[in-house]
Amino acid sequence: LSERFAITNLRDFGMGKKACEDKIIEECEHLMTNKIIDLSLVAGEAFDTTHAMNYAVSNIICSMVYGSRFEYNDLQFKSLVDGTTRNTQLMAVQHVPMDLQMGFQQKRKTFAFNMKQNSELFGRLKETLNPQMCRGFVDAFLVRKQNMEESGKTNSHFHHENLMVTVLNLFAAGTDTTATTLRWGLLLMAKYPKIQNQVQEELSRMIGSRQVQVEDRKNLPFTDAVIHETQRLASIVPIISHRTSQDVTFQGHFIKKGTTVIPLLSSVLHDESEWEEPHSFHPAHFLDKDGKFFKRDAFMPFSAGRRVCVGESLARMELFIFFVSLLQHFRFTPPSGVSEDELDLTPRVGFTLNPVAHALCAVSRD
Ligand code: HEM
Repeated sequence: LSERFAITNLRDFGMGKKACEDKIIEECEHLMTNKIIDLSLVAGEAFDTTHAMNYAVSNIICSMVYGSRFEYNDLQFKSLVDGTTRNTQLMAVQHVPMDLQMGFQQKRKTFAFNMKQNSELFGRLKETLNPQMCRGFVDAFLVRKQNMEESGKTNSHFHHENLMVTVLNLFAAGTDTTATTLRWGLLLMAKYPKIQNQVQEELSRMIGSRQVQVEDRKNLPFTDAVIHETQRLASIVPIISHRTSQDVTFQGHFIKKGTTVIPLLSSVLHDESEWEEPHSFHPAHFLDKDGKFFKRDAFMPFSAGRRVCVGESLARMELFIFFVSLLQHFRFTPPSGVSEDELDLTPRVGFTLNPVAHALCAVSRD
């Protein structure tokens, strides 16, 4: 129930809608003047793209969940975001027995810390709650909870633990995924400067230096193809886990109700019978002979069917606006002394597939 509540309410708070686009655009302005990127511009120093991307993307979830964004130097915000990222990384540690104990301990610690921070934030929102004007998802949940209590309904799903779990899940599902995809995008641009040239040529020709909007996507087929190809090649959520809700026979195999099934999304995204260049970065996968964008059935980084990612339209909007804005204003290059060939595309194993630690330079185009 609370998941259905989360989905309908996030839609009400702008998921996939204009209000959300405005939030992403507002966040872009903050990102463009971010100190981390500034440093690269002033001193020509390379920077790790993790913080800039995580903070910007996480703020979109904050706007929807709490109703407001945070400054990038806000300590509470930084620890919330860094804790969530750390936990996603630690999920992979569980597969290595020696690290198991340490991984669990650290995970428990960061979880407890994140829960405490969230409890404080919920408390502050509760004090200033106005049922006529919900600022975000937490407000909507608290109002619903109050209404249930007032009408004497028992056995309700609207209790503190459920709010906590839903909010933590939204952060976990909505931050690392989008931020990691953006980091792959920038890394691929630095590695393949000719493709970056083509993106920037298209952006200069079609939108110049004005703020990009989702509306512009249809006029930017090459850029759109680059974003899709980034998602395909990076395949950041390689496996998912489902359980059959009834007995099924699939391709001649009988699968009993209640069986855990682990579909490999990466086997589809890198399928040699579906893609012309399955293991290379090849934006032409998504372009027809006239250079028009076309979608491919085997493109399913968000999964498919009834359990498809609920954040898909939000994520697609974020990827497009953040990526285009960054490429409009900056050129991404390897650090000085590092060649494009040396930029490593081997993924680091985790719950999501991240690029290995790396730094890039951002050179202003303005
Ligand atoms: C590039 C970004 C993203 C990718 C690649 C991605 C991918 C996925 C995938 C593969 C699943 C599993 C679907 C399945 O079980 O079949 C999923 C589930 C989910 N995603 Fe995303 N996601 C992204 C961004 C987001 C964002 C921004 C949100 C924010 C609200 C979000 C919220 C969720 C939730 C709540 C679920 C669980 C749905 C369920 O279990 O029914 N995701 N996502």
